[in-house]
Amino acid sequence: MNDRMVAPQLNPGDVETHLRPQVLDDFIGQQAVRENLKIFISAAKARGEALDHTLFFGPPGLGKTTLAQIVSRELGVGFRATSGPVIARAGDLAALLTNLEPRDVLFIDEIHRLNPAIEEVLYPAMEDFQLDLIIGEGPAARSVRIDLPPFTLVGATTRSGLLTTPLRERFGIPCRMNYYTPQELELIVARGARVLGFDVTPDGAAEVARRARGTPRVAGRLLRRVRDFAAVAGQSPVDAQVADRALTRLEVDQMGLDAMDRRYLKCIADNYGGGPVGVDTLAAALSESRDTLEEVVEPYLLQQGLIQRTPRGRMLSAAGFKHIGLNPPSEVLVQLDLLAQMGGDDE
Ligand SMILES: Nc1ncnc2c1ncn2[C@@H]1O[C@H](COP(=O)(O)OP(=O)(O)OP(=O)(O)O)[C@@H](O)[C@H]1O
Ligand SMILES: [Mg+2]
Repeated sequence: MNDRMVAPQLNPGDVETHLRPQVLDDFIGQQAVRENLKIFISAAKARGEALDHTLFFGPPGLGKTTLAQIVSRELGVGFRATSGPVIARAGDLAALLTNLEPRDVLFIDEIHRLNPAIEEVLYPAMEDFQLDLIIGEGPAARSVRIDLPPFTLVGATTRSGLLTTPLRERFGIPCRMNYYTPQELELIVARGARVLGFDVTPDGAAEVARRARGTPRVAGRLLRRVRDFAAVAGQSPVDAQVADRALTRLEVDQMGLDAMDRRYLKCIADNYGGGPVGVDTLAAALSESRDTLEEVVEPYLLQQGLIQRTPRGRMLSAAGFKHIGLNPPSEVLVQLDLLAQMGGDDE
């Protein structure tokens, strides 16, 4: 009994749940978001009102779902979760909304994938806590208005650019999630190792953190694999050398890029002379979906300055060429120079 309290046995499927911080104070990083939420949550609680609708946006694996759960826990209210593509009919949304208790959190993941007809139903629900439904068909159809309890809609999206303006404007608290710094990830890795019950030196944690693409989910995944390698090799604690060996075998390089990232960079260099090349062309050449490239692969490469977005497509930067062991051709350098003078990015 005591054993279980101190060192909970984890079954593999539970790992994500156990790694999730449960309260705002345990959530590492995203300082601006955290501080703002703290204020808005305590103000809403003091007034006894529902928190304003909140939107978390940013690349996958940065903690949007985790924060949504923390928000409801800090508010002390119920948490209902669904996702954009799952809500097929207005009736599905109505059922969710009418079952909420006052001040509950309704979490809609991938909110950019809501069907437009359902978005229409959501607008008055968010703004006036009212639901306008059409019941019946043809001449017998009539519209009914249902009052809803005040609630908080928490939306999450990796693609805030795909949200319609009316939907985006109905979120009183928009929160942009950024990539984590290596120092923040180091804390997350150290905490993860504690939760998973194994020893990692500060160097070891820093090595995993540095190669985790600024992303807690990646850090957690790398940490579990490093633990496997270390356990099989009988190495404890996990230090930088052990971590490095494991990560190298996983083909995660010094910058945290994996085989897919390098394939992407090489494709632009080898097949398109460094670009510019359109994302659809790249997706076809790499047999990957455009969404994966835009949501998962490119944001980190952009952030690291390995690629650039131009009005005519993606280009490899000088650092991008260097990362895959090539020298940038002089035409590419000229183009990059021009871009820099124009202010570069198209976004
Ligand atoms: N600040 C943090 N501190 C510790 N662990 C974190 C933090 N943020 C996220 N994690 C961990 O990273 C993993 C991914 O987090 P989460 O599922 O919340 O990401 P997400 O942004 O919702 O991703 P997606 O966009 O793919 O849905 C979880 O295991 C979570 O515990
Ligand atoms: Mg999520």
